[in-house]
Amino acid sequence: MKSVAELRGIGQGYGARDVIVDLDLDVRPGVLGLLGPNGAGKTTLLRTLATVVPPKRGTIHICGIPVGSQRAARRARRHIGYLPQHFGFYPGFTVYDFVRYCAWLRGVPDDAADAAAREAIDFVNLTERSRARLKSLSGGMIRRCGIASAIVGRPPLVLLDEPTVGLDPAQRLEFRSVVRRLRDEDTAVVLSTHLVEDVAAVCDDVAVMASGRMVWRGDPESLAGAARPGAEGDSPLERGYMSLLAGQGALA
Ligand SMILES: Nc1ncnc2c1ncn2[C@@H]1O[C@H](COP(=O)(O)OP(=O)(O)OP(=O)(O)O)[C@@H](O)[C@H]1O
Repeated sequence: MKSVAELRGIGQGYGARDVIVDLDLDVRPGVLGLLGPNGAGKTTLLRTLATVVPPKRGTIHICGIPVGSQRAARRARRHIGYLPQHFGFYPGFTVYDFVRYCAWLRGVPDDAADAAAREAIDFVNLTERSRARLKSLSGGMIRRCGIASAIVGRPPLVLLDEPTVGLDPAQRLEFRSVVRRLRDEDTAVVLSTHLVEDVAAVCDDVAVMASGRMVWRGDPESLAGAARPGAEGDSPLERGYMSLLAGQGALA
């Protein structure tokens, strides 16, 4: 299957400090879970994939577009929906205003933006609250609104940075159903998370980062199969993940 995003030899960092080293990644339709301990570089990788910051080294292709200039990055962004971990919003905006505004930012044509915003709001089951101001919504609803803003205009690549943080169990289930529906529509979703249960519930594929490197890639069953005898963890997947990190010396 063709890659929606292709990263080769990516180096990224802040000032003189390198936090991603020689990283290759192919993202295809389906849900890719990005796991890794704190500081592994997951957010930095998603920001790089989202073309928010150009890499220090290496090449990025998004839907076949080589992202080598600001102009190319602007073109590529039309194909990318990105929900940062802490996303900014205007509390006085309504759900509709916010999602419509994000459609405009993504370059959805004016004559299609209204329908696109309504469709995205509907997709996350916020239709009845579309006239509500963001400041009046619960944390779970704000997050759903964030997802609507990421999928408006239906970009083929959707990047979600720790989207389940702070959600209660019911909200988490709702979130998973949204991600499954995106998968059913052949969207490529990259989901950064600390929660191995999120991976077990919705991911087809897992990538594990440690210290800025991609140290493992495979399906959830193979990750569970990587568990070593006596490994810590409450599920086979968690034991596989912990074994992998221990093997990398990535556990504190
Ligand atoms: N704006 C920044 N300036 C300087 N260093 C940064 C900046 N953002 C991140 N870092 C550093 O880069 C490294 C990777 O951080 P990043 O946030 O990408 O990791 P992460 O895997 O997403 O971590 P977490 O799971 O805690 O969110 C960390 O050591 C972090 O301190």
